[in-house]
Amino acid sequence: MTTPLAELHMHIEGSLEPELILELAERNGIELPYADLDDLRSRYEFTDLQSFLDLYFANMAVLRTAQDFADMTRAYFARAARAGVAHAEIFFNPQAHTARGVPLSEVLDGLADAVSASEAEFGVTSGLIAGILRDRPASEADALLTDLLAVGAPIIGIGLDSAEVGNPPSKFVDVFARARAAGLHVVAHAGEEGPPEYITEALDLLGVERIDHGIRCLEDTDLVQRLVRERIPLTTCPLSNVRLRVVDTLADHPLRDMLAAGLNVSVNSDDPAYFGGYVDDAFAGLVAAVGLTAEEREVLARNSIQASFASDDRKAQLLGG
Ligand SMILES: Nc1ncnc2[nH]cnc12
Ligand SMILES: [Zn+2]
Repeated sequence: MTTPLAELHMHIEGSLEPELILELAERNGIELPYADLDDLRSRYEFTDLQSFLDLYFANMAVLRTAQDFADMTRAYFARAARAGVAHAEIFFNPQAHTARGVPLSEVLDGLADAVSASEAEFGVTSGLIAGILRDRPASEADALLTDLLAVGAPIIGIGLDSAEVGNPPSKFVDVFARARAAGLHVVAHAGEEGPPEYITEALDLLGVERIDHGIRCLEDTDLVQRLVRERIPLTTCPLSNVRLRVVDTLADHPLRDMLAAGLNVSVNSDDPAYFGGYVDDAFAGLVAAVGLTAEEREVLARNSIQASFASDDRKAQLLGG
């Protein structure tokens, strides 16, 4: 019996497939700077995180109404369910939408509509995590959290993402403290392109419960020992690491070494529409490239469920206990 997966690290705007981008552009009467689908697809070559973020934010222009957000999210759930995902914790970037004039209520209503029905429609339990854009001022993050709390946003936590280098976790101490005090879960991207010190800062200054990516922890043996000792979950994204050139190829990805070192890793898709696939594609790639075994897949699946913010009952159900 294979254990189902929890997907803990995916950005819903990164699940916007090229076909849906064009469909939503048509529906909303938006002119895109692409001649056709092939032209759009030809842009999916990235040299680093920023080159991806430029396209990721540009394509969000097609998201205008609650219906757009709901359609995008339902498409993800349908595909994730086929990938073996039974629980999903989904990042979204409120600032990327409000900055374009899309009301926060449209974003939240659309996402909440899909999330509230995900178990009944797709058998996938789910929750939303508001991702703070770390390259924007801390004051903007503070204002966002105030707004989210004021409207009783249907979120389970906050995260920290976007351009990492030069935007350390220390910039966001206050907003994370307020989120924790409000009973929200807290996670942060750290050690993707940024140095191992950012992982330590995220743990010590922000009090995060999981580290998103965290792959650069391998450059610091003391940090690896700490992460193992404290069983800190690292939500790794192998296909993303290859496409954003954090590692050269999937065969070079240190996932198996991380597992062997006793790190609490899981496999996630990050931005599946941009990085060549969903979580089942990532596992298939790892089997082909590094010979990931069925036993290792099982450990990764169990890690993902244990590291999730699902209820204890749901975790027990998914773990087959
Ligand atoms: N891989 C990634 N790193 C940082 N921010 C992101 N936003 C979407 N994908 C991201
Ligand atoms: Zn991410």
